[in-house]
Amino acid sequence: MSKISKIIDTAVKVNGSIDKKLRLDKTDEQFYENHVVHTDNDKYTYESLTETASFLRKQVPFKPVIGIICGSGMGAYWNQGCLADALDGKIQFPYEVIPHFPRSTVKGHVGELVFGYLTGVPVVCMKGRFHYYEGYPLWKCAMPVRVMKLLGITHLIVSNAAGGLNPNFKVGDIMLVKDHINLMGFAGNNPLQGPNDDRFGPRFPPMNTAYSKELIIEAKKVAEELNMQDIIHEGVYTCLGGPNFETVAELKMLSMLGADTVGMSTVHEVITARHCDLTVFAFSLITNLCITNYKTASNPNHEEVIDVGKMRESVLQLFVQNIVTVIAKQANK
Ligand SMILES: O=P(O)(O)O[C@H]1O[C@H](CO)[C@@H](O)[C@H]1O
Ligand SMILES: Nc1nc2[nH]cnc2c(=O)[nH]1
Repeated sequence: MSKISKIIDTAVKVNGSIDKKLRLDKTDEQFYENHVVHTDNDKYTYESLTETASFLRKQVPFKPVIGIICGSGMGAYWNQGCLADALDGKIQFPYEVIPHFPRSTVKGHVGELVFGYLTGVPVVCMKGRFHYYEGYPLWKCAMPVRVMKLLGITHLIVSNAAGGLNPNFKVGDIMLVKDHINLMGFAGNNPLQGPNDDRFGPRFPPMNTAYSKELIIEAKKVAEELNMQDIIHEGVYTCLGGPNFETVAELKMLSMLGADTVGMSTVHEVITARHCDLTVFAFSLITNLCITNYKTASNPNHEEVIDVGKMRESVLQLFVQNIVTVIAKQANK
């Protein structure tokens, strides 16, 4: 693993609260090696992830209770305007300064772990995530979930940008994920593959209750309060490896299988989260409609995914903020 030679710690005063950003003073020469080598021997041990968590804990004076993964539809690509930017008393760790952390390789992807307070609740946000199509195995894509668990979170909020397969969905709508289809798992690829460490969770974790029913009910209430009820749906997400978008025949098949949205993330994060007993809430922002006929000539593209995310920026922030408040209230009962 790479050595962190010197970390620069910049403190900036924003709106009366101190924001800290940590960065390396030089390029990490082992970046490429760290990104490319993925043998089974490289798999994270409980001990190595504990090292990562201790590094972060030493520099963050509070314990986050909720982890939030900000995907492509929630500002992972923006320097400003992501939910993570709105935290109070932020402490930001670019992924490259965190021991054992993978690097974001998607062009324009920010790649930061941001600690701070959201409506007074201590949280940790991933600004950008790791995808299988970047060349990372699923266990590596999902490793931050275990780090956040070791840091003390009890709940995980996962957002993703996804294609809408359900014909009732429109671009800009939000689907609360009630279940997923682990297609990559059907092909024998799973983030929990390999020796199981019982300190994280059981060898054979159940997945029939992966998404908290209670939080879905609460999220619907939040949506009504925010007058968002017309754009909220509930449904099934499925993840493909990417990076290409799907063919018409593939989308027809996925629709028959019962998928309502299609993306390239989330499932392996949720499996890892449930394995270590985190309560999970997830939603898809519908950034494009899946094309299930041969007459449509337009193509899905990543730019429209980002544009729709920007369009929904403020409403999604409010939505997540209110859900965080609900979770914190439940925890304090
Ligand atoms: O799932 P997130 O990271 O939100 O992003 C989705 O959007 C990207 C494709 O435009 C892919 O990364 C896909 O997974
Ligand atoms: N696989 C997949 N991922 C997406 N992310 C955003 N839109 C899409 C899509 O249509 N398909």
